Amino acid sequence: MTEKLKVGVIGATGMVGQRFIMLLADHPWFNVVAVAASAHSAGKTYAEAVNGRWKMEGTVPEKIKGMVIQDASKVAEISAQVDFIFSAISLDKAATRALEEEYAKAETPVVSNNSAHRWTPDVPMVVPEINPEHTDVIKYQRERLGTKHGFIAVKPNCSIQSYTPALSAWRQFEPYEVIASTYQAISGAGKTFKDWPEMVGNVIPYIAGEEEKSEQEPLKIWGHVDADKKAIVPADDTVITSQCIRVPILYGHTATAFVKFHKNPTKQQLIDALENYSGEPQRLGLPSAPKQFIQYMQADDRPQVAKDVNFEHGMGVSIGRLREDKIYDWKFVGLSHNTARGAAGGSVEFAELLKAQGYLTQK
Ligand SMILES: NC(=O)C1=CN([C@@H]2O[C@H](COP(=O)(O)OP(=O)(O)OC[C@H]3O[C@@H](n4cnc5c(N)ncnc54)[C@H](OP(=O)(O)O)[C@@H]3O)[C@@H](O)[C@H]2O)C=CC1
Ligand SMILES: N[C@@H](CC(=O)OP(=O)(O)O)C(=O)O
Repeated sequence: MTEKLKVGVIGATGMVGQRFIMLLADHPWFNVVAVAASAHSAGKTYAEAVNGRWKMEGTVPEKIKGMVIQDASKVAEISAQVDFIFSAISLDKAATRALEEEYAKAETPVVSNNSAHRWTPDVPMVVPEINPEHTDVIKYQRERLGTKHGFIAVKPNCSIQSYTPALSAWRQFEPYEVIASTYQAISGAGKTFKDWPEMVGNVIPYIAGEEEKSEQEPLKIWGHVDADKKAIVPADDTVITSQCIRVPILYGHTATAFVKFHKNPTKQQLIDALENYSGEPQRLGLPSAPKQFIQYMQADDRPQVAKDVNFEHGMGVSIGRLREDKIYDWKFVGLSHNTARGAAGGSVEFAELLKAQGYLTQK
């Protein structure tokens, strides 16, 4: 058996960082050898640093408890210990972009959960089932950064994962106009009900920056690598408008969507396209890949957050209530797990794809 890749998690103490720690505790390909956070946490053991703010079901994995948190800004020191890093830091965008680029330039590949580099044209933003070929752009990014191994790769925003997989399965029917409204869990803001009591019995009709991401990120995912521009060129054949709402749910982003198609699919064609949609992760048998990426639920009252959010360990997407609309062609409801598929789980599956494609190797 080949040796596991040595991985560091920066931002390891936050909500997404904790999810990384849980997902990587027994990972067959990756071994956590470094955990890092702000200077404030540096020097504490992981158990001390998350004491009183551990948000996962289950306890801190034994092998991580005693690891000493490092200062994420010590790029050379951390780079010397790892083959690549997962980034779950929460800094302002310019600082995040700079820090992630510093790691890449130190020849440490970065698989990031952060939005800072999503619109850097030569950074692939990937849902492994949908656009695995976008990693082709990494060669251009390495050229720009002057690196041999180092690069940055990102996963998209969590809320788009409740409707973008369905629209991707239906690209053959040429969707061109979409309304997508999202109903987003509080863990998306890194919170629980304990630290955000105002959300109990409440709905907040604003999530900063979210609507722009919901409307634009799917277009980059449906784009293509342009060899002349050395960049990913977003698709321009679909327009999406959205409203994003915070709702009193802990895990699970729901979306309602309305779609117009150039072609005229039947309901059965749409359902078949969802159920048969499968990609590179399934073909390659990646460890985190769901067997079934998208399930279609026939019952009128599904998908429900309480019953369906953990479909395929939170890596599958549930779609239901597909019906004809009198203004648009079709409408449906989608559900995905915002910290599994939508955050750390999506990043881990993407790293598995990058390893299978030969982009992540031992240093
Ligand atoms: N929560 C979610 O579902 C999703 C989150 N994201 C994104 O993932 C990232 C992390 O989110 P989340 O886990 O919720 O955030 P948290 O606020 O829970 O955690 C932030 C992490 O960043 C670290 N950090 C803060 N300041 C610095 C610094 N100056 N230098 C180094 N590390 C620092 C914190 O360390 P310390 O403990 O020392 O302060 C902590 O580990 C964000 O970019 C977020 O937008 C993306 C998709 C979904
Ligand atoms: N904004 C999302 C979570 C998030 O952090 O998204 P992004 O990865 O685009 O920063 C939410 O609050 O539910």
